[in-house]
Amino acid sequence: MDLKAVEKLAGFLNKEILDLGTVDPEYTVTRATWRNRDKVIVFRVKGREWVTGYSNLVTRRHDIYRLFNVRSDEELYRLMEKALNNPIHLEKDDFEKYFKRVDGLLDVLPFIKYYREDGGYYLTSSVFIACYETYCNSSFHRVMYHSNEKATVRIVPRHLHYIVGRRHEEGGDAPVALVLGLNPFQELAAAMNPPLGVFEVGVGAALGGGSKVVETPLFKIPVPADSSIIVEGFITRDRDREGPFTDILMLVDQERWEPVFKPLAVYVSREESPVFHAIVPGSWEHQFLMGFPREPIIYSAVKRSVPGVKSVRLTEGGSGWLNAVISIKQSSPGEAKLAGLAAVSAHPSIKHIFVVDEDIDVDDPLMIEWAMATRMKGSSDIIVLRDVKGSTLDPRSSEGVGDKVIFIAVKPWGEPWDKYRRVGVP
Ligand SMILES: C/C(=C\C(=O)O)CCOP(=O)(O)O
Ligand SMILES: [Mn+2]
Repeated sequence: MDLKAVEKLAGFLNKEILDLGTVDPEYTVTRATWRNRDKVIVFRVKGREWVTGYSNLVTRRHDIYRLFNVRSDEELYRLMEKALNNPIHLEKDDFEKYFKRVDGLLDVLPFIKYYREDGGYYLTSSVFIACYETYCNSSFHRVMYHSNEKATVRIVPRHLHYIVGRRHEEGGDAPVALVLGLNPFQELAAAMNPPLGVFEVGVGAALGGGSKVVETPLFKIPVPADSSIIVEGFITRDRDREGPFTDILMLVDQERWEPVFKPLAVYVSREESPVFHAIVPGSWEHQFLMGFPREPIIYSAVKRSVPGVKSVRLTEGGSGWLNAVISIKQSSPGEAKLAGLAAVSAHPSIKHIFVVDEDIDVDDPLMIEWAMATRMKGSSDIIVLRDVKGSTLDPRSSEGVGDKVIFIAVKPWGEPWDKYRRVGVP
């Protein structure tokens, strides 16, 4: 993407742009982003002025509704489910037409130090595209700078982890393309985690993110043609320190021994002013980009067994990642528990699920608490699933294995509504 595209999107979302000018790579962007939720922040990092950074493009649910021109959750979830199930065929174009190689490797990239507790300088919107056998994958992975020729990558045990593992088992390093400056539709798709084999770039194209791709010169990896920066390189079998780093929970994610990324070549868009996305860890944008794409996946999983599902929220209180609220219109006994179990398998990182009736506003924490206060019976409505794979970020888990809890806060099946309906103010 380029600055003109960011300005156009900001205008479309009726957002003012706050230009910070040229800033130090430490903390300035973090402060400005947290202090200006409803302004799009743009800036250039001292010494990396050739590229413009931006943050706070999508910070509220209505920004997403506007981006997709929808008026309800159901409309949005159906649109995203349709894109997931019908990825668009990608059209290949000429790499040279869109990108040029530049001198230098990681030293030319805009690494930022977001928080004092972080172990180093990071790229937080880095999407890795990797291919294996007959399929390709696109997913977000943060990158910590070590030197011009070395970085470490946090690779949670999902699709890229699987592909890299196969390559390493075959005795080689894994060829990848690190991509920055994807458009918002391709970013959302890269966070959606469809079944392995479904190429997220095709989903992003179906969401409206454009179907034109170019193949990288060394590894022929398909990358969206409107990206800003591409780094071809290897995820090697070497490991080194990654972290500590502030995560989506606004906790310090522990230091780990993660794979080393070895860059080979950097290519930059021929657009006049390429941009990169500075996703400030823990910010609203981080929650929307990482958490929100899981909502339609939870919604369609619940809908398969509970036709009356109405809304799903990964709540801001759960940092958009660990806590889900699901509202349903019950049509048979036991559905609320089934909805909770369906959510567990749809979003494996989930920790707590609150199932409420369709009269409860999923965006009102007080109403959710009221439903728990008036419709739950602790001895039968709290289901604890012990020692299940969950989020590696959960401090109460051991490397992601922890407890999940389903809270059934619905009117008991068969009992009259009169007993549970909240009285309206006359
Ligand atoms: C490293 C991650 C997020 C962050 O840094 O905020 C992804 C964690 O994925 P889990 O499946 O929750 O372990
Ligand atoms: Mn995938």
